[in-house]
Amino acid sequence: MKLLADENMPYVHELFDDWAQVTTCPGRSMSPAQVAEADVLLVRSITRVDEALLARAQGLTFVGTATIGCDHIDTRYLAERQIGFASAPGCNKVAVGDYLLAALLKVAGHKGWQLSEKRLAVVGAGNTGCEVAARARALGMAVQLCDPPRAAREGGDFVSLEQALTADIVSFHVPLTHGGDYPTRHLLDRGRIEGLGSEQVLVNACRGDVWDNRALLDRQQGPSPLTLVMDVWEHEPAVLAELVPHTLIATPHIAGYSLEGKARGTFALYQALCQRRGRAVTAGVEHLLPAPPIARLTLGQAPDQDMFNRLVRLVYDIDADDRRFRAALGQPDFFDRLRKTYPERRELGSLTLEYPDQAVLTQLAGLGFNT
Ligand SMILES: NC(=O)C1=CN([C@@H]2O[C@H](COP(=O)(O)OP(=O)(O)OC[C@H]3O[C@@H](n4cnc5c(N)ncnc54)[C@H](O)[C@@H]3O)[C@@H](O)[C@H]2O)C=CC1
Ligand SMILES: O=C(O)C(=O)[C@H](O)COP(=O)(O)O
Repeated sequence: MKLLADENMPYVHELFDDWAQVTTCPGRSMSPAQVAEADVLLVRSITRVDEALLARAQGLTFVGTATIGCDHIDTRYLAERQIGFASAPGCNKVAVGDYLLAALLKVAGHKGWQLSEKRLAVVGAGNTGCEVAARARALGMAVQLCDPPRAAREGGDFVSLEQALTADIVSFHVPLTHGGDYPTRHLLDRGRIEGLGSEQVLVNACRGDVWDNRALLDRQQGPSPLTLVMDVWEHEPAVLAELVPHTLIATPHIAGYSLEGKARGTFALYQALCQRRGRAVTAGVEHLLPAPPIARLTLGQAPDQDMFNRLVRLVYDIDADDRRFRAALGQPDFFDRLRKTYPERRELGSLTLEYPDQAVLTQLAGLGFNT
């Protein structure tokens, strides 16, 4: 079995070398010629998988993406060709939760807010959105969920997008879709951007095209700019550079980039391919993860918001990601280079916290730490 994989897919050799001939290459420039001989193709979000890429790959039987989002895959074309397909739902939702928690604490410091007095609206209440909602509730925030598809299916306690857009902080966690009943491209369009209040905070850690970046720049250049946290950008990797100075946090699509999250992504594809080939799942990835740099800490006092911030930064320093982004902005290939050379990042759950009070431990567990 000839397996071609994106070079930024950890543990692909460990999981596949004993039953496949594994080759890796850069995902952005993957070509029809490279794919032509493959039986199995494993990609990340930067490879557009469609007829143009696969037409010559006549032996191809399976495509996997080690990501949650699937907007880069022409699934209809795969189905027509009867090529098997798998993605990795939820693989990096914990990392997105860590990113949002770090971002919320940064916003709080910047604005002098006590988050327990603020309201967060989550637009898109799936795997990542619900993870984010859980972290915010653990901070004592009031949380509202906006998810029209779920509301239509389940009823229940969902708010409309217009209601969500009145929250102190609005965080977007929808898939990128262009059609259907609930399209998300430019869900935050010029009209909605103009309707927001200047005290509001917007977070995008899903897909760049969900916000109209040009309209956002116009708003930021006007008299009442918003506070922006942007991990994803319209037209990646070609970021609208003028927008960056108008953001509080700017990062290169790395919200989901924990080592654990990437490992889960590769493992999900291994499981899917095993199932398809009738092969037993014999390998794992947990034991391949290195020991975390700080594994255990005992707290000397019950933590407040400031202490949460310090604890989160011990594991994940969002400011460092932001600094690297601003320093590299404008250099050739800066966006892909930052992603390719992204430092090893562990999840908050890699740190065990000790404290002699169960209520405090429950809150810390809600924030994502191990207790
Ligand atoms: N920045 C990053 O590194 C990462 C980005 N992502 C992106 O985040 C997206 C969401 O991920 P998950 O939460 O795991 O997906 P999911 O499929 O579990 O949840 C998405 C939710 O959005 C809802 N939704 C769809 N259209 C909507 C609309 N018009 N308005 C409001 N809600 C709508 C769906 O009903 C669903 O509940 C992915 O599709 C991917 O594009 C995911 C992981 C990492
Ligand atoms: O899972 C997703 O969806 C994501 O957005 C990934 O975190 C993106 O990572 P790459 O596939 O672009 O490396």
